[in-house]
Amino acid sequence: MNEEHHSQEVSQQQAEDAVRTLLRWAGDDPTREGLLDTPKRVARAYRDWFSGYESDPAEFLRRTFEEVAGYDQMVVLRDIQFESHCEHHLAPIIGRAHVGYMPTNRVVGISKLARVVDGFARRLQVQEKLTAQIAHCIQETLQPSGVAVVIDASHQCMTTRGVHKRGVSMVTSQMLGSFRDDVRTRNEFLQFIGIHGSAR
Ligand SMILES: Nc1nc2c(ncn2[C@@H]2O[C@H](COP(=O)(O)OP(=O)(O)OP(=O)(O)O)[C@@H](O)[C@H]2O)c(=O)[nH]1
Ligand SMILES: [Zn+2]
Repeated sequence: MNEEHHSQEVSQQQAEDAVRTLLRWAGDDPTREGLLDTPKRVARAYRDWFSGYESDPAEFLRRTFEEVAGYDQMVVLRDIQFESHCEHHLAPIIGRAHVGYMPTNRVVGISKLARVVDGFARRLQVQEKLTAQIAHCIQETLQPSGVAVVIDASHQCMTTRGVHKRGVSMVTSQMLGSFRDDVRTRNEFLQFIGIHGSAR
């Protein structure tokens, strides 16, 4: 559990009461039969959606493989589907992350990159912060010569409300080390994930 975790200060009863308040605010009656168990379900759903507060994503990267320690070429995991929630509206952010790194001597099990994505996605987020957090976590823990993270996601706060623009997706990237400094490395990564890089 990390310092961002505050839920121990809120009881289950208080959380459920808050949901009942919002149901009344929305114009419904929380005492009608169909809504009786809703506060409990919502509290459980929050535990799932925001389970990232219970995890320290760096821990997923602690176990590295010696057998492949000599491998120093790019490793890319692309199309990592994730669900997150925007910190402005609590609306879902649904998208895909592409993560690459250039190992020096620490190589991790490939599923761990997806666990890192989920560890940060299952919190209240803005996409830029999510992108940066994933990249910096991998950089600091594995100390590779570079890390690249590209996220392509749709924000339900702008598809289902507000400006109501469906089909819009937001693309963010965080390039560190060799992916930032070396255009060939960056382009190779972008090619792997199906985005064409530039000549400069
Ligand atoms: N940069 C960035 N903006 C986001 C993200 N998620 C939501 N937003 C935006 O955050 C902004 C919040 O703007 P506000 O004007 O405070 O909120 P609002 O009145 O609900 O804005 P509208 O969505 O335009 O109705 C909106 O423009 C959202 O589209 C994100 O991950 N990154
Ligand atoms: Zn939003």
